[in-house]
Amino acid sequence: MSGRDFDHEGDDFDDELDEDFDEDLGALPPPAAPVFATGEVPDGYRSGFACFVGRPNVGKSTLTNAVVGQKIVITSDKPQTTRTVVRGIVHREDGQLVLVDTPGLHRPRTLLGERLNDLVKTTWAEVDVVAVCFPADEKIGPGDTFLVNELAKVRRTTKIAVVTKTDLATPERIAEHLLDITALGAATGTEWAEIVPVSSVAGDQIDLLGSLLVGLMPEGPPLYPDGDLTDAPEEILAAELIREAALDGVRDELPHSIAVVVEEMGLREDRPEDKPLLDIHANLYVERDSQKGIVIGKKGARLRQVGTVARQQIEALLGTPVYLDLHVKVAKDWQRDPRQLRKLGF
Ligand SMILES: Nc1nc2c(ncn2[C@@H]2O[C@H](COP(=O)(O)OP(=O)(O)OP(=O)(O)O)[C@@H](O)[C@H]2O)c(=O)[nH]1
Repeated sequence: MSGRDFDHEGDDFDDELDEDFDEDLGALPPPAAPVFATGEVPDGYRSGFACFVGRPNVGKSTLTNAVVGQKIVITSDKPQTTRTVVRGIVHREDGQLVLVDTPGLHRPRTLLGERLNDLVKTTWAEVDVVAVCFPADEKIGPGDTFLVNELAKVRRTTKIAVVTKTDLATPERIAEHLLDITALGAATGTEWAEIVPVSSVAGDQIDLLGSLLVGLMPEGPPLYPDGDLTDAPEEILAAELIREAALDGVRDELPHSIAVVVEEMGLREDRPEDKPLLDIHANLYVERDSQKGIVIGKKGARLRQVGTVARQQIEALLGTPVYLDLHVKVAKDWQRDPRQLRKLGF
């Protein structure tokens, strides 16, 4: 099978994977060496961290991609798909903006849910700006109020409101939405430093948002070398792209049950320099045998499709031909088991 196969064996998740994953997902990365030598940083240069938050599906990942200008965070039309903190880095003449992508805050039902919420709050307290996204095609609801109330408790962080998906709403509706957001701010004791309407799909006001965010950062030298778009390890990016491909078109209850771990990734030896090949061995974990069948599909057709799509996406991102070896495994009830959560990177 060209570059992709699947496990027929139905082997359960076992104790093979004993290495500890980093549990401290909420911590921000240590600053890398500045790109400017001392004294060369332009006057007034600003740098810092921001994150987009909001209910599931409001367009946070798409907005991160748009502001960074390259696809680095997964997007999906299914809610609650963003799990890993992946950072996009915006380089501008006047400053550098590091975008931290967090999972959505939600009422926790499982241990995974609680961990995700803790991760979200840790991130809010550590960044310079939190940008709350409110999609223009939906009214403010209880979920928004819950989130903004929680955010209001994180006092020191600057808050801005972003109206997303303005291409889906009339100017009248957007105006009404802006008033509702102002009222929500007043009701929760939140002072919006800015309220910015944008459309990631139409590219409207994306540049303005980038420059407003940079303007809200503290003065300081760049935190990352010029040209870096993200500091997420390539393994995490590859795993996210595989997860995104696997989620495309599956039943609504599946998204919560899929995790992807890249076990091994490296350039194949003995290849001519002008014809590199990147080998990626990844496991896709589901919670039950029945889900395994769904992911694999009839005679493996669905998994092959997932492999093809994911491989093309990874090749586009990393610029290297990829051999993707993808296996599906069952990790029984992994969302409720602390040990398995750790193994899967949560
Ligand atoms: N029309 C339109 N659709 C958008 C825009 N931004 C995002 N979308 C769509 O909205 C859906 C959700 O976008 P995401 O970026 O995955 O949303 P998210 O908030 O990161 O979602 P979670 O990861 O579930 O929290 C996708 O189908 C996007 O294509 C926009 O500006 N206009």
